Amino acid sequence: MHLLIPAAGMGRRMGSDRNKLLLTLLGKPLLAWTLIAAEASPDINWIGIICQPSDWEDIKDILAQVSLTKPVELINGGETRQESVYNGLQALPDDAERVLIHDGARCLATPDLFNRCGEALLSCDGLIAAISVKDTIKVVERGIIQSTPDRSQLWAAQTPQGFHVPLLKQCHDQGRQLGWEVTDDAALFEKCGFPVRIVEGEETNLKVTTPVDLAIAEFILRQRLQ
Ligand SMILES: Nc1ccn([C@@H]2O[C@H](COP(=O)(O)OP(=O)(O)OP(=O)(O)O)[C@@H](O)[C@H]2O)c(=O)n1
Ligand SMILES: C[C@](O)(CO)[C@H](O)COP(=O)(O)O
Repeated sequence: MHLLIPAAGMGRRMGSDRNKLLLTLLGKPLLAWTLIAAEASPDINWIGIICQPSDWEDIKDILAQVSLTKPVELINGGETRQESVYNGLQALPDDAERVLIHDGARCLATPDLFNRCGEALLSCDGLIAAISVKDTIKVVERGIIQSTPDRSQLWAAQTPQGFHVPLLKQCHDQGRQLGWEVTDDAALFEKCGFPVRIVEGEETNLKVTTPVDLAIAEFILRQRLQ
């Protein structure tokens, strides 16, 4: 299974002056933890890291630290996550039939989650890891609640997300032509009318987005490593 890791963001919500994936979490850069989990998943046999050329040197240092046994390619990132994944898809080897896409910022995903997604992708064309939401969610307009959706139908999207490569390429092409702007790949698949299966995600598979997330991630990792 091929794995693409979008890692070309800026981390604006982190308030950092550099890509948040280069920040240290328990002695290793965030991206290193993501790569260690991918390395430990036997289902993954090729890794594409989508990153900005300005981060290449740092990322090569990380690769030297984690010494992966799997082939790795660095791919130029785009201005948005959507554009970065588009670039990643173009850079996949010709024999890539199915691909998992996993945000570098979700550095606590376990090898088991990668395996479960890889396994499920053998029998469907689109899937995402997701967890059912714990909160009561309100739809709000101009500060006033419009509705309270039935929580049993609400799921929080995570990555890995996995797809049949030709279909996902087709969805990205259509999205570019029609100017769709989405925050994940499943949304493109959905908009094109293709089914996307849910694979049970992990509550600890948070996306490190703000400084509080970094503190929570550190707590989870410490517990895990004890
Ligand atoms: N142009 C971009 C933007 C984001 N990403 C990646 O997509 C994932 C999810 O994005 P997010 O958490 O929003 O990361 P940032 O864009 O870095 O954060 P922010 O939105 O706060 O700037 C991250 O692994 C990030 O590196 C990417 O590959 N290319
Ligand atoms: C793909 C994603 O991680 C799913 O939760 C997410 O959508 C990435 O973008 P966001 O804008 O930070 O939500």
